[in-house]
Order: sequence, then structure tokens, then C-alpha cells
Amino acid sequence: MSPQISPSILSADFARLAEEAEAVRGADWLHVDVMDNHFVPNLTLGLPVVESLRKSTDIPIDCHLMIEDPDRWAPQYAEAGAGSVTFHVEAAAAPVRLAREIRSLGARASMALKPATPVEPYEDLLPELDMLLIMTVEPGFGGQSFLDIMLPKIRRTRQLIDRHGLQLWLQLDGGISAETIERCADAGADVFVAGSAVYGADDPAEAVRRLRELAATATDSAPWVHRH
Ligand SMILES: O=C(CO)[C@H](O)[C@H](O)COP(=O)(O)O
Repeated sequence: MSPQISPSILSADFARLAEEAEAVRGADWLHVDVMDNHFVPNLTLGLPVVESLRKSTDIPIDCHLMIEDPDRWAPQYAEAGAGSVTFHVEAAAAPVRLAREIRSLGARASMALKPATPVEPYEDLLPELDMLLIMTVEPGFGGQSFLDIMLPKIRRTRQLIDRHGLQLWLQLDGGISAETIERCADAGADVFVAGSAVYGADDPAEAVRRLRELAATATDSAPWVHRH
């Protein structure tokens, strides 16, 4: 799959969200970080904002729920029209049931792993998912530095996906920029969340194009691509 870019509105102006969505026209997804000040030490936005955004942009919404009790809330984000709903495995009571419910509501089901959560215990769950999100910072805030120590986990995850012949997308979130995206694509990721690197740029839409181009160039020469 060619690389996809999902600009994170965590770095946008919350008072002008419709305009900020328009500013990244051409992006594959619009990444919406939902934080509850319990699972992470920050509070952002919730269902009413997702419902409004859904009506004001054609870009599909990629909801990342950094909340407790996703078993209760995640299906409501699918019902609100999110194209993809990501829950954290550390917070989910029944991740398989939850992934199936999200899919049954017509959204892509995605599961996130914090930096210290290994992928291997969840190998058998991967066929239940449309996307796996590996956090490359501790979740909670934009503008943090990319954790290089996540690269081996990204490579191991790509190998697991390929070994099982899955079409699962591998998303990264945190510290993705023109300086870091190539090594991430080379390691096997194909969906990239970028907040400050996009909304901190003079031309956010151009920043999206540039990130996609850098990732595509790195992916073209990555050995894992040729195993598909
Ligand atoms: O989930 C997040 C933080 O928990 C954000 O999506 C992420 O940090 C994006 O911001 P940046 O690209 O500036 O790191």
C-alpha cells in the first residue's frame, strides 16, 4: 500500500477546526485525538466535535481514543461517522469483541500500543484488526520527540503482519516529521500521524504531500515491500 498521512488536529487551532481540516485538503485521513484526562494526563474533545467535523469535511476521520473504558465509548465514535476507530489495548476489557463491534458498525477497527506494550502477546488478535497503531511517543501531548527505540518493534510488527499474510495497516503516531518519516517507512509502517510537522508548517497541505513523498521513496527501497 502506498503511504498515507493522517494530520493530527491536536496541533491545530481548536477554535477553527473546519478551516484547519480544509488546510490539509489532500490528506488521507484527519486524525482526531480523544483524551479523557484519565488514560492520559490531558483532556481534548469528544463525540459532539467528531459529529460536527464529520459534517464539515470530506476527509475521513481517524479517531484515536486515549480513554478509559473504550469498550463502552468506541462504538459510539463509529456510529458518529468516524472511518477508523482506534482503542488502546491497555484500556480495553474485551479487545476482540470491541474490534468486531467497530467493524460491524462500518468503521475500520484499530488497536493501539503504548511504547512499553509489546506486540507479540497480541499476535493472534491481528486478523481481527484493520490497523495497528504503534505509539512512538508516550501518549498525551503533541510536539514530543520521536522515540527511536520503537524502531525494532515496528520492524518486528511488519514481520508478523507479513508472516500472517495480513492486509493490516501499520500506523505510527508521535514525533513523525520530515526528519523521522523515512526510517519509519523503511521499518515497515505505512500510515503516519503528524501533528506539529503539519500544522506547524507554513503550508500544511504541502507538508502532507512532502511527508507522503518521503515515505514513498523510503518504502520503495525497503526490503519488506518486496516480500508482499
Ligand atoms: O496522539 C498524539 C499524542 O498522544 C498525537 O496524535 C501526536 O502526538 C501527534 O503530534 P506530533 O506529531 O506533534 O508528535
